[in-house]
Amino acid sequence: MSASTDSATDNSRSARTYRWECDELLRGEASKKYGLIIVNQPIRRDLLDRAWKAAEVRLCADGGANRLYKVDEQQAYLPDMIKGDLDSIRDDVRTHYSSKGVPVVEDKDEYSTDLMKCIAEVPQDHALVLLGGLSGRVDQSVHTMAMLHKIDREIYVLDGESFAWLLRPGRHEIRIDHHTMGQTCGILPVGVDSARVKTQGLKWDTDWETSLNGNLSTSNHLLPENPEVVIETDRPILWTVEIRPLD
Ligand SMILES: Nc1ncnc2c1ncn2[C@@H]1O[C@H](COP(=O)(O)OP(=O)(O)OP(=O)(O)O)[C@@H](O)[C@H]1O
Ligand SMILES: Cc1ncc(C[n+]2csc(CCO)c2C)c(N)n1
Repeated sequence: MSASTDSATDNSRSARTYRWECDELLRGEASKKYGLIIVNQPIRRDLLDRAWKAAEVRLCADGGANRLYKVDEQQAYLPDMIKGDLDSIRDDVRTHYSSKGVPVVEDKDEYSTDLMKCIAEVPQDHALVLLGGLSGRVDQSVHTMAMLHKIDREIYVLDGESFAWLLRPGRHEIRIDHHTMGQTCGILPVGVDSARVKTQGLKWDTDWETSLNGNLSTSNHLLPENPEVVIETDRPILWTVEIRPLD
């Protein structure tokens, strides 16, 4: 993502313009530094491979190490660190990674999650990529959503069939890669009462106030001829786009 203040759009609705080129993650490419955090959720092998390749720093949040160990049968991938309260990592997994020199860092703080403990380890100049975190346990999923709001960093979530990130107030120009992104997408006012949202480039473009008890754009579609979607919003919203099977 790159951000600029555009005087032409410098009004109360959209003071900043953001350009999102994070579709590169789905191709395993990186034009900037990414820090990958693998959480304790089922891992899609194709997504792991792409995200691992794009990332410069890779961590496992506690039981996330069990997931990596299981999916990486050749044991080709060594994370830079495993961190958490360590109540979920299996003994054999801990022994394996320790023997390969991976630091396994115990932090027993009961007021921060394993995800927070890992985020703190990723250098500030790295964008964050979470593998998992928005599905599974509802409390954990809402906690991940809270991290997107509270942490003033780029955070991308790859979870199952969804690629999701927060769009803060402003104008967002989102590059679309139709080879890796499926057609379905959503604009979700999660964590805000409502948001005024205008879109360009979707099958069902909106110019409305969206809220969970009012207008909501789920199961919207990208259009194959459009290489970009533009979204203007006055409040933070979750943008989510489907991920195709990646080969
Ligand atoms: N069921 C789940 N759904 C979504 N995210 C999960 C789930 N389980 C774990 N996570 C994510 O993986 C991280 C590591 O989880 P792990 O299971 O190892 O520990 P935990 O004790 O469940 O989590 P924590 O200690 O952070 O509360 C969590 O901090 C969370 O971000
Ligand atoms: C109000 C409140 N609710 C839950 C917890 C528990 N908790 C939150 S994060 C965490 C660490 C998990 O590894 C634990 C145990 C708390 N401390 N305060």
